[in-house]
Amino acid sequence: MVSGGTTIEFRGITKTFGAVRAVDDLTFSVQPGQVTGFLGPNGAGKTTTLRMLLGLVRPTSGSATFGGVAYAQLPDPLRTVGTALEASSFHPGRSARNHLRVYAAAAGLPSSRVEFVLGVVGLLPYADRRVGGYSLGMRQRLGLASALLGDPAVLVLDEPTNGLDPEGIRWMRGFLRDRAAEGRTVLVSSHVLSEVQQSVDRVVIISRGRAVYEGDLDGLEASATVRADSAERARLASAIALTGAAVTTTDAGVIATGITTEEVGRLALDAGIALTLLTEERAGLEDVFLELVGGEAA
Ligand SMILES: Nc1ncnc2c1ncn2[C@@H]1O[C@H](COP(=O)(O)OP(=O)(O)OP(=O)(O)O)[C@@H](O)[C@H]1O
Repeated sequence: MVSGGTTIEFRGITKTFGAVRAVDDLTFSVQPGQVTGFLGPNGAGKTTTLRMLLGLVRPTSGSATFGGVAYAQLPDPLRTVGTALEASSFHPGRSARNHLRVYAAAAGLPSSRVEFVLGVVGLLPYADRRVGGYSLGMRQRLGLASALLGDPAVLVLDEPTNGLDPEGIRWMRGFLRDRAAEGRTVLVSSHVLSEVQQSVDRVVIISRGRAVYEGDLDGLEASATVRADSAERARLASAIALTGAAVTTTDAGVIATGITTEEVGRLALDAGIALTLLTEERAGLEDVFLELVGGEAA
């Protein structure tokens, strides 16, 4: 169990590259003991945000901190934050064990940590093979092993499920959940909601550098569409609109978002409107996600 726990805070963080606002005034926090998904289509600004968090890119304005401390000011960064930003940057001619021993020695960590993290990611049987012969999934695991070397309270992983097969994604799900259960703060980016949806407790969704949703996946599903109809269609539409839900009136009835079927049923009852139709259009989570990011995802 990780003691204490460290919260990541982004406050108004912004990055412009010339005329491009890659990251635009993002404010959110990432809590210990949970897996937080950081989602958005390619080019939305995820990598730039994570690079600012890790002190690799200087923000134009705003801040990103670990327990209130910027990465560059952390007294012992490797023991605070484990990162896996790139899976392919390992020397193909060296083994996993050899890589990890070099990192451990450089960080002043005992070689027993190497054996421990190899075990955590399931690479012990392959630890002496050349990384050049590893599958993508094995290289991802090696990246995770190196992130865990310093036993950090925080893990920041950029697209860890990218390119993995279903078995690899399933393994990653268990890995992320286990690290959160140990009390770690786990922030994981992805451009594919379905690859992380069973791993995450919360999501922050960005599009064109701006946050478009922050919360749990149930809340995301609540933004699915309700279709309802009545002989008094116009009155039904205004009653729904009064709740603040978005309403469109069509020939086939009233379509509303931001409201549940239960709520529509109750308000119709309260207003004495007899419904002839009440149904939820079960847009999949991925559809809601695509709608939020403006259909930009691959
Ligand atoms: N060094 C840079 N110079 C100029 N523009 C940049 C630079 N880095 C990123 N950008 C631009 O900023 C925007 C956000 O890019 P970023 O890589 O952060 O997105 P992303 O969500 O991580 O996408 P991907 O998943 O493709 O990496 C893009 O429009 C990108 O072209």
